[in-house]
Amino acid sequence: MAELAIDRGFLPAYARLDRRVQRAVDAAIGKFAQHTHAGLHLEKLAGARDPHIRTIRIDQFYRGVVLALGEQRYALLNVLPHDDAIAFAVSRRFTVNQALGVLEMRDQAGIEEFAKAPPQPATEGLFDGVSTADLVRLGIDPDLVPLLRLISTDQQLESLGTRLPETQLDVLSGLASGLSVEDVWAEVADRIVSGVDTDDLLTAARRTPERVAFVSGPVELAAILAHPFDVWRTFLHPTQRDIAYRESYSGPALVTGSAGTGKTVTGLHRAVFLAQRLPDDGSKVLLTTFTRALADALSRQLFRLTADPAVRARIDVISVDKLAYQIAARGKPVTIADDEVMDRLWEVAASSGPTYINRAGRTTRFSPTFLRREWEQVILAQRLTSLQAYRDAPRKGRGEGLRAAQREQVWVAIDTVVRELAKRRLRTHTQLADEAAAIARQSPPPYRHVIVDEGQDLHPAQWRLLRALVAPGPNDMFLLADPYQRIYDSHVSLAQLGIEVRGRTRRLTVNYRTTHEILDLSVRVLNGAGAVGLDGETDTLRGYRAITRGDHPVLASHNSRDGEFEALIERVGTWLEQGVEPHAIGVAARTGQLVKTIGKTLSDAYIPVADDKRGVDGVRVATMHRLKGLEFQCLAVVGLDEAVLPAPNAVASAVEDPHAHLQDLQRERCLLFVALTRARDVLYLSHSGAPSSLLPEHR
Ligand SMILES: Nc1ncnc2c1ncn2[C@@H]1O[C@H](COP(=O)(O)OP(=O)(O)OP(=O)(O)O)[C@@H](O)[C@H]1O
Repeated sequence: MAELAIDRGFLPAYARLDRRVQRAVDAAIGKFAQHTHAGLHLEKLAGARDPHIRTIRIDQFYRGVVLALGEQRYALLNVLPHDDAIAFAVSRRFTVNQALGVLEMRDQAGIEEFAKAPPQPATEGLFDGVSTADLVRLGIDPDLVPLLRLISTDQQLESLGTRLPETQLDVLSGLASGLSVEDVWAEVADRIVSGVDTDDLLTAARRTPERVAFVSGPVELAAILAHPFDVWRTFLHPTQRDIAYRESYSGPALVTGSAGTGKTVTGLHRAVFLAQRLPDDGSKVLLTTFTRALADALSRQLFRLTADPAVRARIDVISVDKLAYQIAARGKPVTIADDEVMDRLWEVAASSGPTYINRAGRTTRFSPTFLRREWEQVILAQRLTSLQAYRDAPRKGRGEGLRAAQREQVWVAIDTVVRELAKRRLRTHTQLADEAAAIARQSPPPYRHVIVDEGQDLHPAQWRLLRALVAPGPNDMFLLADPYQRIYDSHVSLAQLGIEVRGRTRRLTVNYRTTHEILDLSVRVLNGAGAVGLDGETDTLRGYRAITRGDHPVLASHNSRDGEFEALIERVGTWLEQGVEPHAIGVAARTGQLVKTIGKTLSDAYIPVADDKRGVDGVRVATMHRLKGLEFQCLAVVGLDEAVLPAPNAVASAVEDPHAHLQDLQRERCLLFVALTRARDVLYLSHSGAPSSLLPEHR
């Protein structure tokens, strides 16, 4: 097959076509493959901004747009109805970035139009702090600089940005979002090329895997076209590619990046890359994540990324809890204590437990939540098995100190719960992970590589288990985590668990999921607070940015829950009428009780609601916790009332423990952040009565 290239923009265009036109496109591509493109009437266009652009006939109505790269190589750019194809073809111009040597597409006609009615000069330009020399050093085309000097708002950049080459827009949005020239330089420095030949499109195309994919055979081509919506399979951001396809990391590597930056995508590519290199001797990659639902989602994505059964067979995709269960149970059934049972046990322990005098001078008891967290975050986290060990143990991150006598009382209260669990032959997932880790340490490590997604919420016992499953060495562990999405209570220092990532941490900053407007609101929920990462360093959201624009999120205020739910039914109904698939719609609320009521309310209104247990497809209604890791085209987050969020029972009293209080509030903020960043295109928020204090001032 003649070598053919596919431009990133071709896939969504192909995806939009009906099957009949797709078949005609396949046939046209087939002719290319047989070296018969002469017969396809590659047409040059009068008035084209780029002499290398051609169009080809697909059928009576459609034309393909093609770029002649040189040396008889062609890249498929777009396929559109005839007039649109011509308009597209004459307006675009391909250039080679003078700093990075990559192939870039600009909407030249659009830029000319923008230049005809440029923004009025303002007192402060968006790029005043960046010299022309620096802009050019970062790969901005010199002819664009005068226009950029007129830009003073994000909106103006957005308006011009859609017409600019993507790489350059990436640099400019990084600068506009607060990154310094040096920060942006650090992001692009590895890719700077010397001696760029700006006339050589073919070499430039080969340097641009994020936008041009060369396919050498019909199988590869068919595999790409089979999933045209999944652009991430073929086209990675250069940073994602660099991270996922690095030959070797000398030890555990940590990839951070906030919501939607492609951590999962990067982890999937890494899993396939590593699995492809494993010998056929039973060596395996473990790809694990927080919950079963997320592991199922990973499996589905992995399935789309590689069709090779041998590669798939070398990757085990399994949730951490299930993994722990399999190892610890060793084939015998183990009963896990569910939340209801545990809540009851902690309540009993707290109500009959020790009293103490709090800061306000009142006699009080340790709350069920306090005891549970003390058990999980101090005792299980450090594997403390005696009162003596607990008495001497540090209680990092646990707020108020405990005197020795109090520790003894707390230990006794917790011990009643542990004994009761043992008596009833019940165990928690964390206990199971601890047992599994102990077992795993005694056996030869079963995996060659371990990849962990959603790592921010794993408990130290789970990390100990994962550490024991792979021998320390190059490429042993590849970890993906976002400290801003930590919604459970684990505070982990990887180094203390024998997982040393220093010198091997990378950060992703471009959000591919969410629009600029949704991201802006979501980030404001975090209120500027920093978050400490798994490596013990304070993470930053600097440079975190979205690449698409959309409508502003809607915040609807209601006086009553009934009114709020009526509006929700109408909103979801409208999305369905607009053709959004039910499974692409999510509805989230803070509490299980609200979720139950919403599910029933929507069902009563004849809206299909997903039910995994019964295998029913539909709109997903779930708690904010359950939405972790998922995404929806349209998302409603409702019940955002003052009395519901932050959840009163999830936040320690400020009087009793100010440190825990602040920590709990931050966790609730992160929870709302996780929920809001699940939205791809449309976000709808509502509350009844007074709004939640966590909602930022609505702009
Ligand atoms: N290079 C890419 N090209 C196109 N789409 C991408 C790319 N990388 C990621 N995406 C898309 O962006 C969305 C977010 O990606 P992903 O789920 O991997 O991010 P994440 O960092 O794991 O998110 P979160 O932490 O919020 O769960 C997905 O829809 C994914 O397909």
